[in-house]
Amino acid sequence: MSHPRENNSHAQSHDGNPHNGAQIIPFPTGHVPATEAAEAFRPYAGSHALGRVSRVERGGAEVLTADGELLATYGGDVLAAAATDRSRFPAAGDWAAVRRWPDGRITLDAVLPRRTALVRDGVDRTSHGQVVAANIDLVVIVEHLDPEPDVGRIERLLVLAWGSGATPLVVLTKADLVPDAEGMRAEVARNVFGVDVLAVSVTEGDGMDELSRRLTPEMTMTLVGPSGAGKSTLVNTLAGAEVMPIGDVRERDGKGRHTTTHRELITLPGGGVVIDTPGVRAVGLVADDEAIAEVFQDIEELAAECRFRDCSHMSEPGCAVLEAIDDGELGEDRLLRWRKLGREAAYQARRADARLRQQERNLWKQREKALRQHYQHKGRRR
Ligand SMILES: Nc1nc2c(ncn2[C@@H]2O[C@H](COP(=O)(O)OP(=O)(O)OP(=O)(O)O)[C@@H](O)[C@H]2O)c(=O)[nH]1
Ligand SMILES: [Zn+2]
Repeated sequence: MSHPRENNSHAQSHDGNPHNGAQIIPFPTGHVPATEAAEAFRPYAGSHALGRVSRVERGGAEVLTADGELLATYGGDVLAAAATDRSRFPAAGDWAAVRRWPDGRITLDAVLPRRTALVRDGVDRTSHGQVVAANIDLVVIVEHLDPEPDVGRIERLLVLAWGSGATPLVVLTKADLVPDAEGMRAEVARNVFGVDVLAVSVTEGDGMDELSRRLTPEMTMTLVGPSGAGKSTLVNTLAGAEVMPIGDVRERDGKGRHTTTHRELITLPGGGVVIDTPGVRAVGLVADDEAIAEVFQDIEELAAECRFRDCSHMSEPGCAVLEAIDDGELGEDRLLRWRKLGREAAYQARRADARLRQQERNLWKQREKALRQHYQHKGRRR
């Protein structure tokens, strides 16, 4: 394959090639590549189309382009990069360079730089997490008010969201099922810093305007939260159509009503894009110290006041965290949840480290073996 850089010149971008730089603008509303991705695409502009990955499969991906949706297989460079680093594998929401070959084949040859990435928990042999959604601006954390919201779960999803680089928003659903939705919202908001918390009822429409106001036409969002929280219901309401099968209905799948695979990249009528994939739904926590600090700002601030810099906030004298608990300023349960997340982060980091070291050892063994074979071979020749 000729390298895209070779057949790209300024002269060529005016020769009527359908995929030249000027043609990348008329893209479905809501899909806007970040400057960095647009820049990175430039060398490919003469030979490739700019596209956005709408669904990934084992051997290829569906890619939304200005010419419609294309089914592309992965090019050699993409496969090679993914073999050593799973995070380089295309994900829903990725911007990519796709090429249509004269024989009709379509290849996805480059994943363009990501602005944000939602990473699935658990590291693989290459010690990299799997990206389940890319280039998202907003992570909507969906939690129900009935049954009672689980603050610990919201905190975990906040860590996940901050870790992705996107902005989180907490949406508490089923406000119509509880007597004091506002009181419950305020209680949740007390544990959430720097993030808006909304209470909505999708069935009654309460709070939906407030939610809509926070969504802009350029925004790509994704929804995370427990099963039954109302994620599909929210997406359908925002889309103004049943693009996602809803709880009860889905159970009738056997009858063939909703068996067809749903869309994973949904363009909202007013602009804006929702990414909703099985991968996102299954996403677990990737504990990340920085993201944890973001979510537990109250504890971080107190910890800065402790007498000892390396205070573990367990029993040390002059511990501002323990003092705040005694004063009733900080809930003990919140401190316990913070500790647990910190332990998970440390565990994940150690595990990733161990994998990395093993990988290095294997590499050295391979090199030594190759070297030995080389000299044995030379010895025989002499
Ligand atoms: N009363 C009430 N019911 C709601 C509301 N939002 C969703 N529901 C109901 O809650 C149930 C679950 O909603 P879904 O949208 O399927 O939940 P989900 O989060 O997509 O669930 P999974 O697909 O399992 O992850 C459905 O029966 C909805 O009709 C709401 O605001 N009020
Ligand atoms: Zn302390």
